[in-house]
Amino acid sequence: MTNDKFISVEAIAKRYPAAGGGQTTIFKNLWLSLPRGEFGCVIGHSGCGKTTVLNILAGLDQPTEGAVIVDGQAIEGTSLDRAVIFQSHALLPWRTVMGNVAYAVSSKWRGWDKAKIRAHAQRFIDLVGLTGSEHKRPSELSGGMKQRVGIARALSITPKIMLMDEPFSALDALTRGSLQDEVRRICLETGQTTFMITHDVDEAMYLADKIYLMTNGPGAVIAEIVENPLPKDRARIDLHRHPYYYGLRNHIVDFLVTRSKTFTSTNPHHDPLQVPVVCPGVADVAPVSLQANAR
Ligand SMILES: Nc1ncnc2c1ncn2[C@@H]1O[C@H](COP(=O)(O)OP(=O)(O)OP(=O)(O)O)[C@@H](O)[C@H]1O
Repeated sequence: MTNDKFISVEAIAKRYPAAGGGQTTIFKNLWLSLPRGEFGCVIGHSGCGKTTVLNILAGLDQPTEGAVIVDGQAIEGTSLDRAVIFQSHALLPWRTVMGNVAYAVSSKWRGWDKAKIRAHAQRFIDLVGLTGSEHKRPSELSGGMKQRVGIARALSITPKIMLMDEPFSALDALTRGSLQDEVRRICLETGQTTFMITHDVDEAMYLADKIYLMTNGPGAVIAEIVENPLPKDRARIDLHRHPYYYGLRNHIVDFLVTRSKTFTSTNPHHDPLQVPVVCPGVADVAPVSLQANAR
């Protein structure tokens, strides 16, 4: 396994029986890879199969064809190596914040004593900014706090990969922004390999190193891989001031608004194994202004 293929999705397809007989192909011949420590994000319209891809990565669903390899091993079912954060936090309502996180920790390290489990859980509760709320039950928490518990729980098992299915979409804008900041900080600090799906262009631009553009279904494919040209130390609040911002954003929005529908018919020779890698925005900015902005 090469380091640039820590996650390797290889020729997966998902088909379901169609109402009138035959089969509906949701997506097909889908290849993508993500290096260790990077943040990948699939963006595409509703119904193209994003959640299905994520569920396959989680081992909650199986592809009709193809395979997914993580750290050199083919995925077969769920594993504590892969943590999933869903849109709804799915916490155990009768357990406290500490209880929810500690339960995940004890599932992974069955031989640990109570004190070790609590100390480990506490580290991750602190990491997501919930220090002082350890004793609270989910009914006493805001939506944002519940999602923080979900993130602490996912990270506490030190998964090889963290999978996020539109994790912030149910939150108000302010909470969503601060949680995006937390997730970005944590991923950079811990080197966590993360794979997320979203509809939100700004979220993808802020969080992801690579953005996989998925065409509309049925028969969806990955059309392009966008290498995020924004600097690693980007901040959410001044993202729009960066000289690459509008070129990058316009490229993704153009894809979603027009090209995602027509891509398959207008690119009959598209090779799913040689998906174009693009770095939008960079070429639009003159070197002089780039240097001026770099200061
Ligand atoms: N069990 C099933 N039987 C038949 N079709 C299904 C089944 N599960 C999902 N699908 C179809 O597969 C397609 C992809 O679903 P999926 O939830 O992966 O899409 P998505 O891109 O995540 O959508 P959204 O953004 O709305 O969540 C949809 O058209 C859905 O109707």
